[in-house]
Amino acid sequence: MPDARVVKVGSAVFGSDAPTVIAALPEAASAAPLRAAAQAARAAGADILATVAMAPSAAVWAGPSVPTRPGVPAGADVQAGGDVLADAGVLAEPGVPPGAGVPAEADVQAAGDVLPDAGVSAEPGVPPGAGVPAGPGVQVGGDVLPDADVLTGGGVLPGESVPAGASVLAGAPAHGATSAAVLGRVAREAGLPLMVAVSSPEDVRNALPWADLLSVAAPGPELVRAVAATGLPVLLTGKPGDDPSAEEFDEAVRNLADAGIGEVVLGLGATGAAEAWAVRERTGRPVILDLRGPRVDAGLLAPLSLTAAGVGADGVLAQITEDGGVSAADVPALASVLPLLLTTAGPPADAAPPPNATAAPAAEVPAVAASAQPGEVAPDGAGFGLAAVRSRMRLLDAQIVQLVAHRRSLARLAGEVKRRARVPVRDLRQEVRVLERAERLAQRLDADPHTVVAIFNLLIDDAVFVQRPYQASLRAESART
Ligand SMILES: C=C(O[C@@H]1C=C(C(=O)O)C=C[C@H]1O)C(=O)O
Repeated sequence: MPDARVVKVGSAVFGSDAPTVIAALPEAASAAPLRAAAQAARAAGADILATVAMAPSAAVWAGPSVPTRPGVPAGADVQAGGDVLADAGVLAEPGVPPGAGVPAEADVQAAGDVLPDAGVSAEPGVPPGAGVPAGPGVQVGGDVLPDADVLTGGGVLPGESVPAGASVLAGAPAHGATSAAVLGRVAREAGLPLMVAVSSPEDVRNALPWADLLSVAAPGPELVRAVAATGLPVLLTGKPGDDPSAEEFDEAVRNLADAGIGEVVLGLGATGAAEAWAVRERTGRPVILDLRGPRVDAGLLAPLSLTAAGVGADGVLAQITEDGGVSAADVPALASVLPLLLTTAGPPADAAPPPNATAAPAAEVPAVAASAQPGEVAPDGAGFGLAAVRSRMRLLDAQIVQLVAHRRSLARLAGEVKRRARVPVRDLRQEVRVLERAERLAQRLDADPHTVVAIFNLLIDDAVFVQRPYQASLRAESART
């Protein structure tokens, strides 16, 4: 039986050693900013792209044709809503077998929606290809868009200025399908799987050709059935601002399993971060921290994911800005989320070390190592041969590396906070405090103070190093003002 803790979506794996990073794309009026955001997310190491909602205000695709979700061979004859469609390259309904009967290269329409890879689409009832003459540019709600492949929204004027051979999606009924198609194409182009937020069976149908993962917030039975029929993995969250408890999540997971949805990842908001570990333990499912709301710099995705890992989560979902940079409008919201994560993840920088947190693992393992001689049998009967000692050291080394990575992520956040507060990165007095604290702790825990101070000097160098971009942008901003 597959391990329920591990959910694979494309090349992304929830519940593996590395936290999974989901970048929610912003709502955008055209494909260009979505593409920019997707590329920034990819460059920043995102594993999955996500939609915030199914219907951006308008969406235009002006790029090359990209395949829909793997599993449906492009060019196959497919059947949708009773009609058989040739060369559609997409399957509009789950489980519909390929058929025959529609001439190759026909323009196709399925169940009121439009298939994105079709040559030309039309509103329900309009014969394929009709009324869309050649010409430069298409008009959407007052804007003329040259070279558009796909467009949506009210106010589209079929028949006006549409280039020959362009794929045109028009009319309100196609809105959701178009959103999904544009987002899907952006995701395919970026080479990342796509998670689509769905809140109705119609959303599910629209998302299906493109989605690799569906996200649902406290779904009712009808939506659960529609989602189950897709066979896609699911990210389950509570309603916005209302995180379920570990028990409620457990019950919801069982309900989904009863409906046939086995691959489930759970999403907790930032305020529920402290519950991540409990939810994970209780349900046995991967948990991600869903920080949707404030739009963050794509560069914060990785540090946020490590911070999420620090509270026992398997990943993070954050919404990024259109250009991948920090959105000024979202700074207050971001500032309210980050401290929540930081306070949940560990003590504030200046707090006295908690009696157990840092001391426990460090104190425990040297005690074992000190009593271990090759071949010796420990009092509890466990053998402490060299291999066993090395195996424990290996675990400890992995923890140390994790902690080094975690400290680095916090340093990045410190850099971002300093940039906003317009204070310099380097704080020599704080560095002295950090070194003295480490030295005292080393003495108390019977570690070698010289070694510990040397390590901390390296850690501080690393923290200063990763804050360089923030220092640079602070300088650039100061120069501008
Ligand atoms: C992380 C910070 O930035 C720098 C790095 C420090 C560290 O690694 O402990 C301390 C002071 C700063 O020079 C900070 O200000 O806390």
